[in-house]
Parts: sequence; structure tokens; C-alpha cells
Amino acid sequence: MSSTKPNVIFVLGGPGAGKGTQCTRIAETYGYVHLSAGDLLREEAAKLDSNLGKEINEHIKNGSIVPVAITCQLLENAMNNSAKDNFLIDGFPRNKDNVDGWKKALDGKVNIQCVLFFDCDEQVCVARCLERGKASGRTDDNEDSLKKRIVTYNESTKPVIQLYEKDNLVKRIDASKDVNKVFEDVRNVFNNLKSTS
Ligand SMILES: Nc1ncnc2c1ncn2[C@@H]1O[C@H](COP(=O)(O)OP(=O)(O)O)[C@@H](O)[C@H]1O
Ligand SMILES: Nc1ccn([C@@H]2O[C@H](COP(=O)(O)OP(=O)(O)O)[C@@H](O)[C@H]2O)c(=O)n1
Repeated sequence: MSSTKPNVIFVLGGPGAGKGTQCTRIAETYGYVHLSAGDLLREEAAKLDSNLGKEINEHIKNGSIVPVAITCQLLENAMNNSAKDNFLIDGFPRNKDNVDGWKKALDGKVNIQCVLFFDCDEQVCVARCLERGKASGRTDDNEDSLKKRIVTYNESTKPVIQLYEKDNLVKRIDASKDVNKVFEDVRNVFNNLKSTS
């Protein structure tokens, strides 16, 4: 991250809504750096042969949210290690603890451009994750974990999206369409984004 205030877009939506898929395309098309909070946590847990690694893995399997100090530090390190200034932060902030921790650590240091909200029906999300689970090797793409992930999404993440709606930051996208159609809607959002840094 350079000395200019970096632009950040938060990317939210249910498990399997297609956040990662669309972030990959946004990164290719618009040059944003894709930082997936879930990927960073999985990588960190895989590196750590410690209680902290176990704690992260337990949260992931249970669909609960890892304490923000851990996640925020991973995101901040990733931004600091990048030479670029435009970041897609995928899967964060996912609950109030995430929002508060982010504000404490990074508020004022970045420019939040918008919150991309991939809105997708619960049943569609579950079906996509189960399909992904056939090859993903993820410990949480199974029926048991998915039930818990959906509860976490409804109880903890939706209120965060509502919070950002009050600030007029949310760009809602119908994520139930096919990948190319969803990306057309994403392109509309990006073509109307103003860079304020
Ligand atoms: N618009 C879409 N239509 C159908 N399948 C999709 C769509 N977007 C993503 N997928 C598939 O659904 C699964 C979940 O997508 P992913 O991008 O990993 O979601 P998330 O990051 O929100 O969990 C993946 O297997 C992906 O290939
Ligand atoms: N901000 C975050 C993001 C993910 N996570 C954990 O990582 C898991 C997987 O998140 P993810 O974003 O990779 O996956 P999806 O549920 O979006 O498919 C979540 O269910 C949480 O357990 C977290 O604790 N805090």
C-alpha cells in the first residue's frame, strides 16, 4: 500500500453467493487486489501448528466468526505488502465485532468506495456450496456447517449490510443470475464509481 489513501470495496453476501468468483473477474478487469478474509484465515490456520490455528479451524467448521483482531491483522498485512492501492475485501466485515475492529484499526486510513452486496437466495447459496464441496476440500462446504453458516449470515452479517445501507454505501446485485449476467451488473456499478482518493 502506498502513502496515498487506498480505496477499499467490501464484498458481502451469503456463503456461496459468488463473491469470490466475481472478485476474480473484477480483479482481472479493474486491477483491484482481491483479499478474501476466508482465504487468509484458511492459509493462516494451515501455517500454524498451534492453538490459534485450531481455534481458526473450529470457527470455520462451525460457521462462526473468528475474533476480529486476527482477521484485521491479516487484512492489514496483506494491504501493507501490496504495491497497489485498490482493494476488494471479500467476506469482511461479517459481524459487529468485525465492524468495530476495522474502525479501531483502519478507519480514516482508507477510503471505503462502496459495499458490493451479492444478494442470493438461501437455497441457491446452499446448493452452490454443496456443489463446490465436491472438489473444494473445504471443511465447511457440507450440510451441517452450512446450516450454521446460514444462521451466522442471517443473524450477524445482514445487520452489517443494513448498517452500510444507512450510509448509502451498498450496491445490491442480484447474484442468482448466471456468472456473466452478474458480472454485467458488477460492470455497471464499477462504471459509475467515483474514485475519491
Ligand atoms: N452466478 C453463478 N451461478 C452459478 N454458480 C456460481 C455462480 N457464481 C459462483 N458460482 C459457483 O458457486 C460456488 C460458490 O461461488 P464462490 O464464488 O466461491 O462464492 P463465495 O465466495 O460467495 O462463497 C462456486 O463453485 C462457483 O463456481
Ligand atoms: N470476516 C471473516 C470471514 C470469514 N471467516 C470465517 O471463514 C469462513 C469461510 O468464509 P469465506 O468467506 O471463505 O466463505 P463463504 O462462506 O463466503 O463461502 C466463515 O464461515 C468464517 O468461519 C471469519 O471468521 N471472518
